[in-house]
Amino acid sequence: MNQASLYERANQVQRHDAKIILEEYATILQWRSDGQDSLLDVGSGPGNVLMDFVHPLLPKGYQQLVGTDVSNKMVGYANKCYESYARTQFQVLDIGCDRLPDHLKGRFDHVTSFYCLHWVQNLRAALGNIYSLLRNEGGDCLLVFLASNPVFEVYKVLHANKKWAHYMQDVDQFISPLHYSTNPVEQFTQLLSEAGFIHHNVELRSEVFVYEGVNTLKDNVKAICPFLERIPSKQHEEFLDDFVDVVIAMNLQQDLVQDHNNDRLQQRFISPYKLIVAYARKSPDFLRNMLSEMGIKKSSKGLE
Ligand SMILES: C[S@@+](CC[C@H](N)C(=O)[O-])C[C@H]1O[C@@H](n2cnc3c(N)ncnc32)[C@H](O)[C@@H]1O
Ligand SMILES: CC(C)=CCC/C(C)=C/CC/C(C)=C/C(=O)O
Repeated sequence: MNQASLYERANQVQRHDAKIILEEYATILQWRSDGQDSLLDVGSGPGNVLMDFVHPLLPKGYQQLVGTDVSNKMVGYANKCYESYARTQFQVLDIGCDRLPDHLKGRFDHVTSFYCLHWVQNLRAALGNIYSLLRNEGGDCLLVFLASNPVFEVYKVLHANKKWAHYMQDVDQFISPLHYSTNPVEQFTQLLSEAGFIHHNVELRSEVFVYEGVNTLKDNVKAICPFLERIPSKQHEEFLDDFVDVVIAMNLQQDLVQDHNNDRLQQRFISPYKLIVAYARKSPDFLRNMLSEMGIKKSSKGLE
């Protein structure tokens, strides 16, 4: 997904979830007593979730806010939109990379990420990198991403259709690594522990979003579907129609409802999905060494 402005216009679900979760976690995040926090966001896309919901939580004198994304286009767009913000910038970063750039290592008090990690197949590498981004004196992270979503099943069905198979050969790269997990909480908790996090709390939230009208659904698909940019544009509408047919075949269409804007009947689509909401803290080096020498896993504030 590269089309920043398209995504920015069709990310109601992502914005809704980030807003609610940040309201809950605003006081759990461990803000510095000197108000000089540094925060890095992973997979910021066009930057509006970061700037609308995370930026207002930072203390006025924050040290730096870094939005990152694997997409050059997203980073360019976000830098243009938010160039007037002091101590704020967007950079290209692949969170699943083998070698984290040295200038980012150990520099941040907080790492946040919304709706990105389901795009990253190598969660082990991503969590190792998130751990390394945090300061050695300690820091915390709030990671929100899709464990499962019907969109991934729709991709599988379209991939089996020979009309689209050619464009979707790598379909598995775009399915959340936890989509088929029998216990996503346990699996992600294990990955956090392996990355070095001692205190963590992982929740699986079951949510439902209702798309009012076929155009709303199609706009949301256009904003995130990685296959469309490979398909000739004259076939986009056909692909989207096939997408909607699969959704209907999966019984995700609700009864027709009255559209108050034009008095016509319109379709409604329901999307039941599961979100991982994970909060984890990196302990200061001295404490971690002490605890590991003692073979102790410490509990604090209800965290594991
Ligand atoms: C659905 S958007 C989320 C954007 C924003 N965080 C939000 O909540 O609206 C996912 C973003 O993750 C980015 N992304 C995908 N894989 C990534 C990776 N390996 N490293 C960093 N960003 C990645 C995509 O380019 C995209 O901009
Ligand atoms: C009813 C149905 C299948 C809806 C799917 C809607 C949709 C476009 C979900 C996208 C999920 C996703 C991968 C979001 C993202 O990364 O931002």
